Amino acid sequence: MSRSYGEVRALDGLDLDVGAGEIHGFVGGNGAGKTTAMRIVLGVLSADAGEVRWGGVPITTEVQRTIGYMPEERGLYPKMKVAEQLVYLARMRGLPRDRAVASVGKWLERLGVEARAGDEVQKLSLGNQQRVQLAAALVHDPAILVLDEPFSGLDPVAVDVMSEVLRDKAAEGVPVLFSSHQLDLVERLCDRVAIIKDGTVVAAGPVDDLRSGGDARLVVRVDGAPDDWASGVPGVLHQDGEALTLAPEADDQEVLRAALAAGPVREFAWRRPSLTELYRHVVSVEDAENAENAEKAENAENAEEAA
Ligand SMILES: Nc1ncnc2c1ncn2[C@@H]1O[C@H](COP(=O)(O)OP(=O)(O)OP(=O)(O)O)[C@@H](O)[C@H]1O
Repeated sequence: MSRSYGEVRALDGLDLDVGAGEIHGFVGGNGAGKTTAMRIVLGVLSADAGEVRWGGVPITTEVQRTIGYMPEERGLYPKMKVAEQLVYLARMRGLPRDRAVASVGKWLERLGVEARAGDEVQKLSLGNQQRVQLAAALVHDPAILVLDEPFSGLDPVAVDVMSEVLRDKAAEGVPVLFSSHQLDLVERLCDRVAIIKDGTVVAAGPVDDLRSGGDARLVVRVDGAPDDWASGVPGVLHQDGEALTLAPEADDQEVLRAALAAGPVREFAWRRPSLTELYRHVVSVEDAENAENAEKAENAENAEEAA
């Protein structure tokens, strides 16, 4: 799908699939287009081109209204009491009063904020407000979850609670799409991830597949060896502390022999790049390609002018 705000092209042919029961991470720099894409899924913003499909057919407004959504700007009424507000939201999405009250009680307890049920939202800490915001996305038992940076500002315990809730919802078959800048968390939690840049997906797939597609590095820890012990070892292209980048044809056993000659080897292991390393790589390669294309275009223009 595509979407511009005036001159700004926020989404540029973005294509994304989230399967039933899948936790899908949505990753990209500030301004990459994540919130715009989520708002289009929700139906609060329209796309200039493209469409959102649910179960293979264009999504209806009725389905969009039932999506469990956690907006980035958060959307609770500060002066309304926590439980009252959640019951109100659940009823707006069609739950009868008794079921709404029971569901609100269940989620407040699960999210560890039941003691704040009678407090005004504005009196809660930001992290607790966020737990309530998640409860607001869940109280009506939605068939789809779309969460815009649900983990930002949460303490480690709240991160664990939130992660567990998302896993449970996915296990029930709910597709879960969430954006985050916490890539270690995305790596741990997600089945699949899409990295977007300038409104386009630049890498997507199961986290393990993406990681195994990146260049593996050899981690070698040698006690007491000089920092540059690996320089000059055949096949070693680059040394970054304990991490070595090897040429494809390099023999790692030769590296091991060189390491043993430098001192006692305490660790020797191949390591796949983390999602964070992969992200940096994907984004910087994109930048380099864009710069190269811009340079080519400028050279072509100059050549044309000179002719
Ligand atoms: N209402 C708006 N009016 C004009 N431009 C907008 C509007 N909303 C977003 N944009 C622009 O669209 C682009 C995508 O923004 P968006 O908020 O979707 O990014 P994001 O990936 O969610 O970023 P962040 O990680 O910072 O939340 C940016 O260039 C942004 O400045």
